Amino acid sequence: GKVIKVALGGGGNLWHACTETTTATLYWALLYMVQYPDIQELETVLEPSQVIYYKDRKNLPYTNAVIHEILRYSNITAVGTPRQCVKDATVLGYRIEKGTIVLPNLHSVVYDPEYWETPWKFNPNHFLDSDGNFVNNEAFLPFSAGHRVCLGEQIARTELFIFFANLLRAFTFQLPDGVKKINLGYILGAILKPHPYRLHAIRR
Ligand code: HEM
Repeated sequence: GKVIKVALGGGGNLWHACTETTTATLYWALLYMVQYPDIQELETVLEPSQVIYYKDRKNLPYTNAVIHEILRYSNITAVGTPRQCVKDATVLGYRIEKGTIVLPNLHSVVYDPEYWETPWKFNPNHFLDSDGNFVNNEAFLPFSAGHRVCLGEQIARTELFIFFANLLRAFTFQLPDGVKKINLGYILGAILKPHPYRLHAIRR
């Protein structure tokens, strides 16, 4: 009985870690595309009829940069999984007693003005050099880092790229008639989600 209970408990968390995160990121993604319509005209390297695969990110540096910026700017995992300190420790001069609960503050990293040119602005250039090549940034840590880094990072990256690139290749997104304002505020939970919204998907 005990083993099954533990497995189910873990499964519930796993289900959330694996589905809610990617879904919320895609919700943010489409919302930003409506907010910044110019960005919707991504690259035109691929034929509209061509299906986009994960390997195509190499040929689509701008699209790849936009997805990275969506992950950074939406900050869905503002706070990582809590840790408990197993022994007395000193970190950067701060004393942390055994038993202390420590929360990784990922928010502080993805908006750190020392690492990002315009931390509070949606700006895909954060991930592009002057020639338009994709460049990573060491403060890009939405999946956290270290021993408990997101186990699904590769799946999440693959899913996000394939879904986002194929959606943008097939459709343009607009606010429904009569809707003028976009609510970019978040709903605070285990992750930061956008408020429910509607939009029009128009076939390209
Ligand atoms: C946009 C998508 C995602 C983001 C931003 C994200 C982010 C994170 C973060 C910040 C953590 C905590 C790491 C830490 O505290 O150091 C985490 C843990 C985890 N994530 Fe994700 N995640 C995403 C998608 C996924 C997916 C798709 C899966 C499953 C296929 C997944 C599975 C997990 C698991 C199992 C853990 C716990 C790892 C551990 O504690 O050892 N995640 N994720």
